[in-house]
Amino acid sequence: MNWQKLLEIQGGLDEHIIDSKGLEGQELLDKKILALQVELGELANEWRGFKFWSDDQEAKTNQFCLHKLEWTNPLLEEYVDCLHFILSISLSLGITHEDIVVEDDLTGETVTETFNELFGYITALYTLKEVNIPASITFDDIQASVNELIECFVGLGEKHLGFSWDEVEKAYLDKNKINHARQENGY
Ligand SMILES: O=c1ccn([C@H]2C[C@H](O)[C@@H](COP(=O)(O)O)O2)c(=O)[nH]1
Repeated sequence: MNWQKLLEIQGGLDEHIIDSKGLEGQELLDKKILALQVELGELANEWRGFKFWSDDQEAKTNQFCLHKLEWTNPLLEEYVDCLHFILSISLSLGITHEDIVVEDDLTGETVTETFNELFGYITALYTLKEVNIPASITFDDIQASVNELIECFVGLGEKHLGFSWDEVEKAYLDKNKINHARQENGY
């Protein structure tokens, strides 16, 4: 996992978005945290395995996209959208590649449990950031919270959704290019 490369590439996209939308100096962290919650919900929706009321609980991993006229993997696409926001949030919090340590398996036993835990880790990070007495929060607390989120997220992808990290990085780079192009084309 090349966190240094991913953070650099993410930083380039974030700067491009800030430049093209004229957002210099604006506090965007709250919106990025909400965006991550939304993308995680979209990922769960493509996974479908929690829809006990439906006959279709198969993950959407192979769908013909009429817009792109090609076969796509909606599950992987949502996963790398989440990865974009995790990296972007990390950068906003001053996290560098040296702070990211993926060593523990923080995934739950089931996919449902793991999604619920991830929402919890995102909320924990938000709560930490919003704490009334900022002096009581250290960078170590933020670093630990980001690492828990990343460890659980990586485990979700590799252990529960069956992605190799190579395919995740490749899909991330593809989507990153699309995100740059969207800014050029007035998204
Ligand atoms: O500061 C930002 C804002 C957005 N995105 C990316 C993450 C997702 O890949 C994509 C979300 O686009 P929608 O398709 O949800 O609009 O934008 C970033 O990387 N950084």
